[in-house]
Amino acid sequence: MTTDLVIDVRNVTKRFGGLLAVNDCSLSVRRGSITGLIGPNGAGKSTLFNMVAGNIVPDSGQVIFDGADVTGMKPYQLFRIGMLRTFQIAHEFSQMTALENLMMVPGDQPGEHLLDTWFRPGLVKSRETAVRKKALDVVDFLKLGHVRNELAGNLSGGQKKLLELGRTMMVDAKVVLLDEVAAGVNKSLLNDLASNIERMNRELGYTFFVIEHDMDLIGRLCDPVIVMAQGEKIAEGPMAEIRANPQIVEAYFGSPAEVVS
Ligand SMILES: Nc1ncnc2c1ncn2[C@@H]1O[C@H](COP(=O)(O)OP(=O)(O)OP(=O)(O)O)[C@@H](O)[C@H]1O
Repeated sequence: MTTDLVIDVRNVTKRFGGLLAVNDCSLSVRRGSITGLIGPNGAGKSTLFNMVAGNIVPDSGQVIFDGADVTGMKPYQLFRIGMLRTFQIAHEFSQMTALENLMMVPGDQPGEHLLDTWFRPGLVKSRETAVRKKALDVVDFLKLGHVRNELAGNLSGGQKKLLELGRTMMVDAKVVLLDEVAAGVNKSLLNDLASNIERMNRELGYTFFVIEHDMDLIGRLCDPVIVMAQGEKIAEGPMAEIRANPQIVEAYFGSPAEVVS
């Protein structure tokens, strides 16, 4: 079944002891969008994101992914059906090349089964060739061709982030969850990263769900932007609209300058 909504969060609630972190919250991510999630500290963004990504099970409510109820599914199960989360930590294999790092992603390749390498070498070879071709396409797309044979551990911080983005392109992602992309990234590198996210979205049709503190980045990339406060969704719309809403700015961001900066 295909649906216009890749992610549809329905009335989810999560308590930590007596604390209501997410309160009967509903929101959705439209296919083909870059949807941002913002809000003040403690608003419940991470908890909500973790419930979507399978890291936290909601106390009540449902997470619908591409039309199917995935509430309570584990992150590795969600990965297999096309929900990829990235950027929380860089997890490249430092002793493998950039290209090999990409080739590792698809998983469950015939060459990983000993019997296949003995009895079906042709299958192993053709699958490996296809994966290698895909990895080469990805490094080209991200303009990492010049470092493809470099050990990932030797790449710059920015190149590692691009490689991380590239990992999501090795499998058929229905949605990519981007977690604090901007954290620890300098401005020029962030620009590079943002351009690639935009190109993945516009040229290749990727859908992104982004949690981010950097308002400039959210403003550049995301439409719509969803605002959470005190465990609830309080607004949704283009960033220009959110920035122009004095109640949201005053009530949830402290001073207007913080958002308009
Ligand atoms: N594992 C936990 N145990 C207890 N309380 C938690 C836990 N995780 C989050 N909380 C609390 O739930 C509330 C929502 O936290 P959450 O991290 O989801 O907010 P956030 O919007 O992501 O904030 P920030 O922008 O600061 O990361 C906060 O009051 C937080 O202290």
